[in-house]
Amino acid sequence: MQQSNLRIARIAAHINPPNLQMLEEDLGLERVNCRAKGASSGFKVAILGAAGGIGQPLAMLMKMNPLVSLLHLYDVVNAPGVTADISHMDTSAVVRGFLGQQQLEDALIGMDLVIIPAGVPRKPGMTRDDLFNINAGIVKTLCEAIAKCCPKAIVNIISNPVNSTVPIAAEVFKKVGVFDPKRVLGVTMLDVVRANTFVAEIMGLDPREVDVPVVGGHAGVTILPLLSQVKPSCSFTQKEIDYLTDRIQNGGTEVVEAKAGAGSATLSMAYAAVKFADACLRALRGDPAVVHCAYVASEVTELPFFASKVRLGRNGVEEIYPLGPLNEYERAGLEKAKKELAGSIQKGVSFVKK
Ligand SMILES: NC(=O)c1ccc[n+]([C@@H]2O[C@H](COP(=O)([O-])OP(=O)(O)OC[C@H]3O[C@@H](n4cnc5c(N)ncnc54)[C@H](O)[C@@H]3O)[C@@H](O)[C@H]2O)c1
Ligand SMILES: O=C(O)C[C@H](O)C(=O)O
Repeated sequence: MQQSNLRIARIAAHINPPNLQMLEEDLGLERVNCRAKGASSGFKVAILGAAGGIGQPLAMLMKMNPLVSLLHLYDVVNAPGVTADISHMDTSAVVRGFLGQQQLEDALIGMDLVIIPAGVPRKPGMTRDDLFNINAGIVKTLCEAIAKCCPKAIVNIISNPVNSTVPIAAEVFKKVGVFDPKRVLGVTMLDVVRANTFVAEIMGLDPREVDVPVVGGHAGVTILPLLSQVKPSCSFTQKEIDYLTDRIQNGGTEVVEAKAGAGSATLSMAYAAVKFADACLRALRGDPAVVHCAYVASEVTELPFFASKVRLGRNGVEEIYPLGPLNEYERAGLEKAKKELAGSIQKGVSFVKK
């Protein structure tokens, strides 16, 4: 095979597996074949929306994760370029790219974990709910394919509005009889990451040592930091509580405004998504005591979905922890959060049931 054809074949190989097989046949390379099968032990992870602002750094960080043996990068644009780029990193995960709806099912078959950052981000002046009209349909389509191709995969949903997209995913899975509430998780890790950072800043602590439970959901008042339960134990003035609560609830808007029309949080989100995905993979491996906040089907309140601390295990969410003792300020915050969340959940459910 001529050098230029070989180069083209290599690029094509990153786009879909049949071409990779052609490359193997043309070259007769055992080695290519081995890698293509994801020979190293580990988990198979797909990122849907992998060419986006979150998708690209997320893909890069997942390629660096030693628990990942096979990384599938799917998008409706630019997947081959991102895949070719990331595949040159000398880490063990094999990377394959998938472009467009016709390759979605190939991207999903056999996956252990599917991470979804597909969809449009906010611009200044918008709420996350303003994204519903576009992102609801995207998440629905992607989840229909997950239900068909890898119904046992753990699904991490990042696309906004998370308060509604998680109920959408659940309804899609219910419709075809494959809903497992343990396996569908809305990613609220960025709220926790922000809360840890902001608390550490004002208390003069190392953020890596701070743990703030953030419960409820992922939009405005539904983001409820439980500052009375911060570890290590901290005592805040009322002024500090007001400042921290407001900043944590509006952290996303802070970034949207600073980016001035160029999107929302991408780098801190990729960091948070990888922190959460890594926790899911460690739990799948059997590590004990993997506990994080996530927005899941829940009985912690009267609402069908709620974010709180959950213990992750081999099947996804193994245990959902109660909220613990709340002070009066937090109880008032909880009531506000529940009121808004109820509407967002209903909106998601109705979208699929209509
Ligand atoms: N959960 C959170 O904490 C959190 C944090 C930040 C952003 N977000 C949300 O994540 C989403 C993505 O943000 P971004 O900044 O990466 O946006 P982006 O526009 O940079 O990237 C989105 C990507 O999704 C792709 N896409 C669109 N339709 C698709 C489809 N049908 N299938 C597959 N891919 C598709 C686009 O081509 C694009 O590459 C937004 O909805 C945003 O609000 C959530
Ligand atoms: O704020 C946004 O729109 C994106 C994301 O939900 C965030 O919290 O940064």
